[in-house]
Amino acid sequence: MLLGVIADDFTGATDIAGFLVENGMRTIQLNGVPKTTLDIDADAVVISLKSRSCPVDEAIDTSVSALNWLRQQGCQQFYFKYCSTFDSTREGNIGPVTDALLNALGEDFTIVCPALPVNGRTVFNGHLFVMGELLSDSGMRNHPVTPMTDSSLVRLMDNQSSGTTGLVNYQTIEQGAQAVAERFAALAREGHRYTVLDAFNQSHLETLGEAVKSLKLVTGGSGLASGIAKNWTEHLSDQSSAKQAGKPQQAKTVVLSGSCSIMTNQQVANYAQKAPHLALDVKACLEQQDYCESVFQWVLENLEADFAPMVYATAEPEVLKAIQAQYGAQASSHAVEQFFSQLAHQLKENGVQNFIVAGGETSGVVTQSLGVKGFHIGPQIAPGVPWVKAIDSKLSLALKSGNFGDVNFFETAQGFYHD
Ligand SMILES: Nc1ncnc2c1ncn2[C@@H]1O[C@H](COP(=O)(O)OP(=O)(O)O)[C@@H](O)[C@H]1O
Ligand SMILES: O=C(O)[C@@H](O)C(=O)COP(=O)(O)O
Repeated sequence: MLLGVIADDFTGATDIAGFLVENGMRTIQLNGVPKTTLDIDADAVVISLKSRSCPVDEAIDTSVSALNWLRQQGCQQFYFKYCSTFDSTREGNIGPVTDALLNALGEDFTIVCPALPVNGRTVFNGHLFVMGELLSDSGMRNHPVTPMTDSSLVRLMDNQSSGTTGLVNYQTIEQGAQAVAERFAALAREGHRYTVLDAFNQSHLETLGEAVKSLKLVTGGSGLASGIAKNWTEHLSDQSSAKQAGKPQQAKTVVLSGSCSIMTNQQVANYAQKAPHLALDVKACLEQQDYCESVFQWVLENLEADFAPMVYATAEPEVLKAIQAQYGAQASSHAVEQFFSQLAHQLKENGVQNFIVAGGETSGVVTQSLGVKGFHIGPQIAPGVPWVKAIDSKLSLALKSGNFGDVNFFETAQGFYHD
């Protein structure tokens, strides 16, 4: 095993796993830290945690136990994967987890690299942009759990970590990997514990991948994965098999959408023009015991349509606000998550094999209720969203981050099936 990745949520984990496979690394994703050592034949292992917005101590504990497990498997480099929009609060969890991982490894320097230019996340002079807008001007400023109101990565990291943060700007990066490595050494000598990396195109990420070769720990979004994978090329065996193991089969499929992002709203509206669709009644989720059973029956009746039936909680901001005002934000989102968890389980028991899921938290609860322990990674439907196939059953899942994919995503995903 060459590379061990600790991802702070489920869609983030499949995101980076997809890029590793795309770049020739045979990759396995495990849901949570395994209780024992496993006999894994892969170049990289990604452990998905639900540590993005849990209490800081819990995030540190699960991340360090993931690190310890990966070390026991013989991993040589470690990658702490967080969101390309740096989703975190002043308390964490990115800073405290980075500190804990550095301490556990006995290291004193690492990088902060959320850039993912292929999905419009760029870093310029240490400021994070989302589709050309400063992070603090983007939709992320209204995120219900981790609102991002500052775009300076240096300041964000300084505020939530124990050390200080430097910057490697794009002028240095454009001088090549050697110049970047020299800048790391200079920043470490000045006493910095982390450095933010500029990157606004793929060429920057390739240079950075080479420059971080000798760092035991790297941290960032999934963008850097392609550059890092290239460092291992000479150690990789059968690269052609990398994507085969995770291909989805033609089978009964359902689309479950629990994200309210701008992009998911567009995807749901588009797909509803072609496929059977049912909008979730949040009041019924909260108050009606047999509601899930009636939606389950509706899905069964629509499984033979040309496009898979879609059940969605996805709502425009005003509608969501009204629901939250009436029932409470926590109670309503919890009820929606429980609903999807129960529905997914019932559908699996009744022969549905392929699940296309929109939303990070939603993907987490659905994956857990399906009882999947880990995944083989298949082909990418859109940048950062691969098909994944359970290692211990026939289930295939597409776990879509709220913001990812284009407007045709749900339809495109079903075009990947083979017999
Ligand atoms: N109509 C709705 N009313 C209340 N909560 C909702 C509704 N639709 C979705 N939610 C909740 O919003 C949250 C969306 O988060 P998530 O699934 O992570 O999506 P994203 O990836 O866009 O952040 C989930 O907890 C979900 O249950
Ligand atoms: O880095 C990213 O943007 C994604 O991999 C990711 O972490 C998405 O999180 P959600 O938007 O909560 O699905």
